[in-house]
Formats: sequence, structure tokens, C-alpha cells
Amino acid sequence: MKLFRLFPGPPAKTMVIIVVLGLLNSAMSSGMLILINNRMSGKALPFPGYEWLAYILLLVGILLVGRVFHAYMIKLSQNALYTVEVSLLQKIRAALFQDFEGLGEEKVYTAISDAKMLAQTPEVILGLFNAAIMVVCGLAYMFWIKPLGGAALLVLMIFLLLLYLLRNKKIEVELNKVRDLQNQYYKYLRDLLFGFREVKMSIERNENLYHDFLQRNRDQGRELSVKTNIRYLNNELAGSLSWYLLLGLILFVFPALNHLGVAEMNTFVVVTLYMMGPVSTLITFIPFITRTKIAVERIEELEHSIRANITVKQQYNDLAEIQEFLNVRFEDVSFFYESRNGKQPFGIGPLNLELRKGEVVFITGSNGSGKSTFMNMLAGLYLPASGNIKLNGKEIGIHNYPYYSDQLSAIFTGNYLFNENYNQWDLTTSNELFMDLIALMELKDVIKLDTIYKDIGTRYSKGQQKRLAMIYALLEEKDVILLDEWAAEQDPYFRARFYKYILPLLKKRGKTVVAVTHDESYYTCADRVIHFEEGVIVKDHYLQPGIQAVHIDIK
Ligand SMILES: Nc1ncnc2c1ncn2[C@@H]1O[C@H](COP(=O)(O)OP(=O)(O)OP(=O)(O)O)[C@@H](O)[C@H]1O
Repeated sequence: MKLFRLFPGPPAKTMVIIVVLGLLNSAMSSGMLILINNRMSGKALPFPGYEWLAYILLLVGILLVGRVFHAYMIKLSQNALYTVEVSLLQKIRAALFQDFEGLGEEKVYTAISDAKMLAQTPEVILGLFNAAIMVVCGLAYMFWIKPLGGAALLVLMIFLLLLYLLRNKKIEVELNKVRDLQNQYYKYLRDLLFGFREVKMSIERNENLYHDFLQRNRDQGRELSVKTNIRYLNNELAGSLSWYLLLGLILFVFPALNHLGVAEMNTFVVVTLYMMGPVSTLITFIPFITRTKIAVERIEELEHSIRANITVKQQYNDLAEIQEFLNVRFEDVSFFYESRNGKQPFGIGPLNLELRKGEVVFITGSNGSGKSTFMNMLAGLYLPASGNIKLNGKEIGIHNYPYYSDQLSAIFTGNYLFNENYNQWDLTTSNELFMDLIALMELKDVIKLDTIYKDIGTRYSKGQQKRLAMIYALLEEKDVILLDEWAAEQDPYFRARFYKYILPLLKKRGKTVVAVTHDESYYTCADRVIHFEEGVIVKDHYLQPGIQAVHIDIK
């Protein structure tokens, strides 16, 4: 069964424990049933005078086995949740960036909540097994007492059960509609919460979002929920009434047909009441199977849609040996995004270029020309569809991409600042490099050293966050730094400082800088300008120091 692949430990061992515990529990529950029934009907047991002791022993036994049963179940469920969650996180962290990008964060969140749902599986299977044994025992007991009565009861039970399930199936279809409405509701709610500032800026947008989407959705949700829940209630009531139908059969029909005596009638009633709980457990299992199937499929789909076969940390990788960056070469490299709606996807290449140690290279080009796509390739985040990338002459294959990326620092547009110091940098005044970088980025009066990782989003402005990102990138002390429109959020003063002071300083310190920029007036600050249009390099040239603005040929 696919499901067991997601759980820890050998399935056989788990099954044996479930079977043993289930049998023990059922044997004792059945013993209790027989004991109560015999006491009620005045039948003698093989140990006259000690029925009370048997009763106490059975009670203690049921309690103890139940305790072990449930403790085992809790452990099994938590282990299952842990295994599924950890394996998902492992796969996600090792996933190729381009696969992750295509996935979307909602799918990850859904898979994690699916994992939580799957964690209930051991509990449900255990309960189901137990319930099945109890129902079989109850029915067998009735067959043993009166075969015909038992058979009649079984047939009626199956009929009522099928009726219940049929009605429930219809309700489930409606419940799916409620769920769809709920998903849409979250989408609109997300727009309200994340776009709150924009919502406040337009009365029309505010009114329409509320009346035409949020409120209308909630109206439909309320209407459908009331209808569905009442249907559900009716079915549940019909389900409970079914038991009274069965009891009616035992209390009135069977005696009228002279089929059951009083003692047998009592036994039938007790057994029927005893089976009520286990039968409902069996019924709830059916929708659970459907939900589990969907959850397993969704998790598997996620696993298949990400190529998670790259081991992040390997025992040995030849790129890890590289001490100094010399050059990176693109040889006939191309890349294409996935095609959507049958449209021709955007692609770049074939690209042929070499970036050398100590160069300050600007990547320029109009919007959508492929600059960021190129930067993602250069960073080792997008794998080429064809061609080769070589670092210091060593070819980068799928197995050593993480080591290639690890040689570079990068600040992307919409750069993310982490909540924790995952690199475990020394962020105290005793770290000279750190203090030097704070001064370089002119953040002395802004950074509170003890709270640097707290409230990043609110404490620092966008421009300050970029400067902080630069500090972290330079703390990595890598030879190459990639910047995607880093200066876009900086004020004119700091922008000039970046191009005219910080970049030359980085070059002096031996860094190789590749920066995407639209700041035409600073193009002269580069050693080399590479211009993109429609995914290809249309101009790649070196500048002489001190020469005026670069002339760019636009196709
Ligand atoms: N994840 C993606 N999936 C599909 N297409 C994408 C994706 N990201 C970008 N594109 C497309 O690739 C093209 C190039 O995008 P890219 O971000 O590389 O341009 P850019 O030169 O950096 O533009 P800008 O100057 O606006 O930042 C665009 O047409 C864009 O629609």
C-alpha cells in the first residue's frame, strides 16, 4: 500500500502490533459482552460466584490494553507526522530552484497540512481494525444464538448502511463546493490583507472587493453550508434511527414471528447496542480513505514535480576544493521557461561569454530582456537547457550545482532577509569586518546590534534593508558578488557612493562584481558592459578607464 511508504518502520512489524493489540482488546470486550449478557439473562458461567472478579479483571485488562493501544497510537501518529514533514522539508531544501519556482508556496503549505492529515492514519487504521473485530464478534455471537435472526439483522444492517453511504456521497459533493468557496474566500482575504494599503487608496476597489467578492462569497458560503449541514444532520438522524429500526425488528418482529425468546431477545439487544460504536467507526473510515488517497496523491505529485535528487552536502565535491575564483565560462548556454497555455516560452541564449576575476561587469537591457534570467543562471539557480557552464575550467554538472552557487554571493531584486543568523556570523563589535561593513554602508546609527535580526521588515526602510543585505553578502567573503538592481532603492547620494566608491573598493579588495543596472549615468563605473535584448547578448564590451558614457546599440 502506497500509504505505508510514508510511514516509519517496517509495515510488517506495525501490522503485527496492531493485530495483537486489536485482538486482545476485542477478545476482552467480547468477554465483557458475554459476561454482562449472561448476568442479565441469569445464565451460569463456568466460575460461579466469581463473576464480579471476572468483571473487575476484564475492566482492568480493557483499561490497560486500551492505554497501551492509545500510547502506541500516539507514538505512531507523531512518528508518521515527523517522517512525512521531515522528508518533505528535506526534498524542498534540495529542490532545484526552477522546480521550486514553478511549484508555488501554496502547494508546499497544502502538502504540510496533508501530512498532518496522514498522521491520523495509524489511529484510524487501529480503530478500524478494532471495530471490525468487534462487529464480527457481535455478529458471530448473534449467529451462534439464532442463525436466521442474525442473518436477517445482517441483511438489514447492510441495506441501511448502503443507504446512509449513498446519501453521504451526495453530501460530499456539496461539501466540495463549500470547500471551493472557502478557497476563493482565502484568495480574496489575502488581497484584502496583503493589499490593504492599495485597498485604502481607492473607494471603488474597496467597495467592489468587499461587496462583489468577499461578502458575495460569504453569502453563498452561508447558504450552501446551511443546506449541506441540514442534509448532513438529516442523514445522521436517519443513521441513528436505523439503529432503532434494528432494535424494533428484534423487539417486535422477531418475537411476533416466534423466532426469539426473551433471553435471546435480550442478547440481541445488548449485542446491537454494543455494535453501535464500532459500526460508526467503520462508516467514518470510508470518507477517510478518499481524503487519504487525495493527500497521498498530492504529496506524491509535489515530490515528483521537484527534482530533489541533488544532495546539498556531499562527502566530496571537486568544486569544494576551489580556493580562488578565476573565471566562469558560458559555452552555448541556453535556458527556457516552461511553456504555459501552449505559448512559446521565453528563453535566453545561446550565450557565449567569459567573466574574469576582478572584473566589474554591468548587465544592461530593457525590461524583460532576460537580465534576471541570466543572473539566475549565473548564480547556478537555473540549469541550462543546453550548453555548459565552467568554473575555473571545471564543468558544472547537476551534481555539483550547490557547490557552484556556494562560491558566489548574490543579492536579488526583492531580496529576502532571514529572521535568524543561519550563517552564524559574529555580529558583535569585536568583528572588525562587520564593523567596517556597517561603516561602509553608513548604517552605524541605524543598526541596533542586539536586535539586528528582529523586526527587519518594519525597523529598516527598503533602502536600508538592501544595505543590510550587502553587509551579509560581504560577510560571506566570497570572491564573486552578483547584484540585481541593488541600487534601485538607494537615494541619489548613496547611489553615487555605491557606484563611485563602494564598487571600486570591492574591486580593490579583489572581488568580481556582476551587477544588473538601469542607471545609465553610471555605466562608466564598470569595466565591462554586457547588453541584453530578447534573451541574447547584443553588445559586450570593455570600457577604457576615464572614458565618457557608454554608447549602447539597441536593436
Ligand atoms: N518564472 C518565470 N516563468 C516564466 N516566464 C518568466 C519567469 N520569469 C520571467 N519570465 C519571463 O522572462 C522574460 C525575461 O524576464 P527577466 O526577469 O529575465 O527580465 P529582466 O531583463 O530582468 O527585466 P527587468 O528589467 O524588468 O527586471 C520576461 O518576458 C518574463 O515574462
